[in-house]
Amino acid sequence: MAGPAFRAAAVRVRTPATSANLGPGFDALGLSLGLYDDVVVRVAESGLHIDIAGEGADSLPRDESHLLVRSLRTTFDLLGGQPRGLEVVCANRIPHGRGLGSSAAAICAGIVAARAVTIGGAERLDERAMLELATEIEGHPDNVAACLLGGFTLAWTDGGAARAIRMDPAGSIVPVVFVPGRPVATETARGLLPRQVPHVDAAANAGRAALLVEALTRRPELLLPATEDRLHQEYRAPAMPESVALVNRLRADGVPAVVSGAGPTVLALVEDGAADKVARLAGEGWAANRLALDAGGTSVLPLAA
Ligand SMILES: Nc1ncnc2c1ncn2[C@@H]1O[C@H](COP(=O)(O)OP(=O)(O)O)[C@@H](O)[C@H]1O
Ligand SMILES: N[C@@H](CCOP(=O)(O)O)C(=O)O
Repeated sequence: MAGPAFRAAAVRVRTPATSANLGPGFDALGLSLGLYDDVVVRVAESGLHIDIAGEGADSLPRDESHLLVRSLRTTFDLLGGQPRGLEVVCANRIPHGRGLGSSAAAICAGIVAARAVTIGGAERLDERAMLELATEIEGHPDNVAACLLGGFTLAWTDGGAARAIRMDPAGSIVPVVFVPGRPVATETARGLLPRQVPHVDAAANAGRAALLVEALTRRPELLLPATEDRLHQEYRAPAMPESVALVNRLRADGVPAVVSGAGPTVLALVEDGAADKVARLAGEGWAANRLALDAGGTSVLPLAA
């Protein structure tokens, strides 16, 4: 049987950073942020050419082991076959190993780009299938759900298959991130988690995660209690003591702060107007970056945009 046909034109994909967990929603909740990687993918006559600017330009591989290329390859296989050659041009802005979903962004960009350059790709791989595939590659569904769908997402796994719903966060919420210079690999941070947790802690997180859905969408005044976590942040403190100390310090001052994803970035969810105050409270040594909320998730854009 003949393989799929491919578009001759290049495809440009924009993919957002994401913050997973948001305190109590371990491996479930995700928020899409207005900080983006861009990739242009073009089917070529032969070979694989990768060009990288920005984050990872000095360290990422330029071969088949590149995460975005692995994601492209897996998706092409699923769509019926590989193109003869590929050109991939990456403009990376999401920092790596900081808990802002750079790996999810690379994976989602690869899936969406492969689907877009394959003629008939969109009919053969729907949104649900993309989420399942992205989760399979990433290992957990929270970042990839927010990265694909944008907004505020709640992901779960049903009989082994990832599912997610998307909600709109309240427009008054401003994400402020404090990004440490040193990375911590998600794999390392996951390795610090215990296999079992006290029932009382699991019960506390269930209540707070439910409250967080209401707080983040409609009642931001509840964000402080709604972002309390007992299941992962303190266990990860040995790998990121300064970040967990900052979270605890900001929370003691009434700021809803959490470890972003697997860390070490700290995320504060403040109401418009309080962003400057949070930057001051964090104090010396911490640079505050105010981000926008992202609504659109991973998107195919016109080439010139
Ligand atoms: N744009 C990218 N292109 C290729 N690989 C990437 C890209 N972004 C992230 N990665 C890979 O993912 C790793 C970071 O993943 P991870 O430890 O899960 O941290 P993060 O919290 O940033 O997702 C990087 O070290 C790199 O191997
Ligand atoms: N739920 C995951 C989230 C990892 O997010 P990342 O941005 O650090 O990759 C976890 O907490 O391990």
